[in-house]
Amino acid sequence: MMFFLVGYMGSGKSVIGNKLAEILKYDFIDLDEYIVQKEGITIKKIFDKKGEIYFRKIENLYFKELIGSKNTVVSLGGGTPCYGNNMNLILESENSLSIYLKASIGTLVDRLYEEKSKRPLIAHLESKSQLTEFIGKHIFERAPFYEQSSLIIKTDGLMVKEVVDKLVLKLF
Ligand SMILES: Nc1ncnc2c1ncn2[C@@H]1O[C@H](COP(=O)(O)OP(=O)(O)O)[C@@H](O)[C@H]1O
Ligand SMILES: O=C(O)C1=C[C@@H](OP(=O)(O)O)[C@@H](O)[C@H](O)C1
Ligand SMILES: [Mg+2]
Repeated sequence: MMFFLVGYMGSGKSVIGNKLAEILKYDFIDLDEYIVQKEGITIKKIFDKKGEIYFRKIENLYFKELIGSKNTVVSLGGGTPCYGNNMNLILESENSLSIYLKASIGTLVDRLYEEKSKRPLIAHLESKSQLTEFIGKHIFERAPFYEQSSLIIKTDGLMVKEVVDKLVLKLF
């Protein structure tokens, strides 16, 4: 079985995916970390040196390498389901479940403000109000992809452990 964690930057895909894998005794792969390992360069540097289109191309290639793995939790990047045919590949892949970690714009801004420098798409935004405006527009474009997921978990007001518990309860 494979679980794909989907959602906007800051929704908790990386941290929740890791914990879910631990509980299930599954392998854990964070697609961004996988890309960094394979390319030997940070995500920020890939964007800076090669641009977003190049990133989307390799993101799609590495994502396809992971499909079909056994007993694995994969935390995707926030943009992964929104480019190419990635979301369809998840939905069509056998023995797989997509999980959308949903959070309000306010929650995402609070979680991302301190760590936006790691994320090239938002690193340049200076104030919380700029971040709020950007995320509002961006989520409007992306939500139709995220919403196709098999399971939707609302994470507002929940601590990491509470999100994991809620997810495990929904799964079993
Ligand atoms: N439910 C939560 N409550 C509080 N902080 C959270 C929660 N989920 C994630 N975080 C924090 O938000 C930040 C972004 O989480 P991360 O897992 O990297 O998100 P993503 O991979 O979706 O971008 C991290 O600092 C993480 O610890
Ligand atoms: O939303 C996006 O397009 C991106 C999200 C990031 O992953 P996280 O969602 O784990 O931050 C990373 O893949 C890259 O910076 C682009
Ligand atoms: Mg992540």
